[in-house]
Amino acid sequence: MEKQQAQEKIENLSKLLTTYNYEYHVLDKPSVPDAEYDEKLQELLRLEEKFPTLITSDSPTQRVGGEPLGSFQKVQHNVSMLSLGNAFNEGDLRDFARRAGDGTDNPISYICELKIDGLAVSLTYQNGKFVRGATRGDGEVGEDITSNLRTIRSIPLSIEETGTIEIRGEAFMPHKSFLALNEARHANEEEPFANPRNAAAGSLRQLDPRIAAKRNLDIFLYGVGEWEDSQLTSHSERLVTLQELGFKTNPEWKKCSTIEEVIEYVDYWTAQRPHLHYEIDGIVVKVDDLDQQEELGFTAKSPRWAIAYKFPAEEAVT
Ligand SMILES: NC(=O)c1cnc(N)c2cc(Br)sc12
Repeated sequence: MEKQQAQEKIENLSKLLTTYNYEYHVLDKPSVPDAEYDEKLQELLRLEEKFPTLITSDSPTQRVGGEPLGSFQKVQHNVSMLSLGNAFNEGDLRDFARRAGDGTDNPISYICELKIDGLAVSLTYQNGKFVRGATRGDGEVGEDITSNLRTIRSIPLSIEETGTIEIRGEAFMPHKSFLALNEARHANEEEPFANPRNAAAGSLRQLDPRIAAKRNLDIFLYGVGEWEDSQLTSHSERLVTLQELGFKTNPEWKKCSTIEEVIEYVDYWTAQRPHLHYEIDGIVVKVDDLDQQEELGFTAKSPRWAIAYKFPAEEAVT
């Protein structure tokens, strides 16, 4: 096969497999059986082996890197990865809404989202390519875990967006992956992980990406750090745009016009929490309008325009 023909075939296979991967891992709606995905992936691997100069960084074959790292590089976050103030009851939520209302003349809409119990991470894309992934760290400096994050199939290796976009989300281990991992650790007489958050954090802190690749991690994206020339004016628009770009966003978010509606959402998900296939440890409530967020600003530690309602600690099962 000529190199030109191989290039075309590789591009077509790469595009097809990227679509299949998106349908399976982001939409949870595969359009082809696993066997067809595997067959096309083997075909791409054979072509890339014959024409290695045609391999691109966003090829579906490039998810699991080569050698383990010696250590993780430090990463400076250009926009701090914030931590949220906590609310523990309805009164705290009402106090939050009152303070926010005192800080702006316009009516406030809130966005409620499930607070995923995982590891906060930052993803950077330059001219559409996934170039760096980092942990939150202390909010200012995190660790470069790009090679481990590349193994999370729901993270796109390329997107249709020019310039630099840095977005935030929570990497997590679904219940099914957590149970399977602890069963395997038990069989190997290894210490089980105490909970999915520790398992996710432990997996992403592995220096060998081949280990992270086996942990069946997932991610929900929910925020923006840097986004050159973004014209978006609300958090809800950002969530919709992240989804349109091919990112996995949590579908349970809701726009609320009053704190009563926020409290209803909290009550609903307090009851529904056991039916989710991933851990949540609360509800995040944000002011939707970005100008109002800027007007409200920050306290020394956290934004005045967001709060994390924390579920009461679960009774230890005796
Ligand atoms: N949707 C969200 O904003 C969200 C979800 N899950 C989380 N663990 C966190 C943490 C911060 Br800080 S924000 C946030």
